[in-house]
Amino acid sequence: MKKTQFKAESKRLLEMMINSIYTQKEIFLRELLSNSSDAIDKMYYKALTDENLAFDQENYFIKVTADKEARTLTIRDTGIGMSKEELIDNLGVIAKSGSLAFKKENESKEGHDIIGQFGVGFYSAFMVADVVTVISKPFGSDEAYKWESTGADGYTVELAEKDSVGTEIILTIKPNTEDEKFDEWLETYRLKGIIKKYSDFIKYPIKMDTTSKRAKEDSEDGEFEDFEEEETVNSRVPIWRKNKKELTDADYEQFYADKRYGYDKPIKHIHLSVDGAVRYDAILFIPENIPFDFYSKEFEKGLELYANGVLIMDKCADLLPDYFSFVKGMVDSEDLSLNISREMLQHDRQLKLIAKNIKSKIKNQLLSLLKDERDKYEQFYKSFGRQLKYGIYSDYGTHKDELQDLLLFHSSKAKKLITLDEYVANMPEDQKYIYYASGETNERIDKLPQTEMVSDKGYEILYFTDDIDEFAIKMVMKYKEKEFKSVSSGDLGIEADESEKTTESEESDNKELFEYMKAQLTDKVSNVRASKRLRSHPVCFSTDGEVTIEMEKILKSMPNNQDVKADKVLEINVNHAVFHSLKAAFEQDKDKLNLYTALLYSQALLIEGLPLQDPVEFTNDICKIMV
Ligand SMILES: Nc1ncnc2c1ncn2[C@@H]1O[C@H](COP(=O)(O)OP(=O)(O)OP(=O)(O)O)[C@@H](O)[C@H]1O
Repeated sequence: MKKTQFKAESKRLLEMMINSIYTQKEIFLRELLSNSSDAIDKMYYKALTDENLAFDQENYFIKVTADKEARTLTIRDTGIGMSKEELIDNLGVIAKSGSLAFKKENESKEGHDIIGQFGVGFYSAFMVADVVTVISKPFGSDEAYKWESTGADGYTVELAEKDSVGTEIILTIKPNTEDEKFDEWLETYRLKGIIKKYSDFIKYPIKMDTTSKRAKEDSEDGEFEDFEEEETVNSRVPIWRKNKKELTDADYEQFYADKRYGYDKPIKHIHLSVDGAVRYDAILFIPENIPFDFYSKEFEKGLELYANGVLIMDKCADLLPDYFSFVKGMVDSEDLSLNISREMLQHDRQLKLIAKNIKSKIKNQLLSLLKDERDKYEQFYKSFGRQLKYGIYSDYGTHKDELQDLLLFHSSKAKKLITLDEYVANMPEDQKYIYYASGETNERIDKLPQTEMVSDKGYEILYFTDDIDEFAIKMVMKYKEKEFKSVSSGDLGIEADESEKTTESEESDNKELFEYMKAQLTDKVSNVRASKRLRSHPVCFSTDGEVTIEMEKILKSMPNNQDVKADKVLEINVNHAVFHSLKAAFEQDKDKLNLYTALLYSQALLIEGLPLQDPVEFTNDICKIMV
């Protein structure tokens, strides 16, 4: 059966291209400059096979000129140029890329990768221009041609005058409208900004005439005059393509500042040049300080993404996991599958590979910082430790193996931050669990009665002072086969010694007393029992079940909290004088026992930093025992 070819309504297609592909108008300049760079690269390739042609860098450049009066913006290059046929073929056929064809015909040479591939970038000029005029003289010809178009209406081609080989693209900028000021595309500072942003690392000089002020010669009263100067706007050689050995810390810091990644000084940089399944260069920074908007909704994580030195995305979020969202920097790769507007990537294998690779590099860098430069790591941890803990907590603990060795907690024995590995290495043989205590500050935890027994045993306690700590550790569950245990948990998992055996017998002997007290505190505690953990304090809370008191506090403070409660147990120190008073009151004076029970309950609340249900009643109760 005869196949019929699809036809395209080229006028409509062009309109769609111009108005729907790009979200930002400013990229038109990036597209035209990339075309010019490709055209010069083609000369470079030509010179490789043409003995009579020497590729002298000096002769190759791109010049951008804005003429406010004429309302034109001109991009001129000294590249390979286009013949009449090429003008018709490349600019008259949508989605025809001469550059892609060239790339296929020529073996790629390192550092001279052709950028164009879709055959659409040129038309982005119509986003800002009414008329686009192209005057081009191809290499090896004496004739120049002019191609001109007002967009959807088609184009004309005619013979033209041009001295040198290359192409000149003249955009007649649209007049301002009520909604939009097109004047900005004629402002030198704006154009320079766009060049710096997207095309800073085009390897050929992008020149512009800029006006500066200078002191007038022969002027006696310090007068100034304007003068025009030709300036190369782009940096050309990206730092990531330079030899690492020749770069100093100061060079990286300068790059960090130039790129405005942050106003601080980075703690560490990672410079990668990877040549494996996917090729890429990257420079990553671990900042020193938390960016002011880090914990706000406005904060966007991500790395700058370049394809062949041309900026594609300001913040490519897919390159960083959330728990490393503090990392700043850039990635440049030739192997990316770009979408037609170059504003997005096809979510492809290459990007995933790069992201995976970057993730492990960051982790390794942090581990070596922890090992070799502890002070710096602690400084980093102060700023971003929370982020790592959130990383462990999120996604149901999926990333715990990746992150647990990066954690630090203050410890009761070392009195400084230690890792889980250091904790386990220092555990006495008979210790079964990794103990932790939660509280607002280290000082408060130091004084918690619940820590007494664990400390007496000579066991170290990790101090959890961040909201997220306990939640994150619940996800870790075990570290090197050792489970975590809160010093407030009902069962501390410590073998009973002699004093505990007396505690147990006191508990059974005084069953009725504890039952009576429990009845007094219905709805407030789930049990009252003799404490095995207290040494000098008379009373404290412990908890049965998974939810601790600190967790209850945090959950309560959250919006739409679900009123999750810790299963509180009031523990009484049976070796404390107060216990004898309780026993006596139980025998002789129930009112007194009620008063003591209420007071001990309030004391336990205060120790935990929990609010008293009725502070006035509490002070009244104290007065009662004073008089
Ligand atoms: N300044 C120039 N000098 C020489 N040839 C050019 C120039 N600008 C454009 N061309 C030719 O016109 C073709 C079409 O350009 P266009 O920008 O539309 O697409 P592209 O650069 O090939 O691909 P992409 O859409 O990916 O940028 C190019 O492939 C190239 O052959």
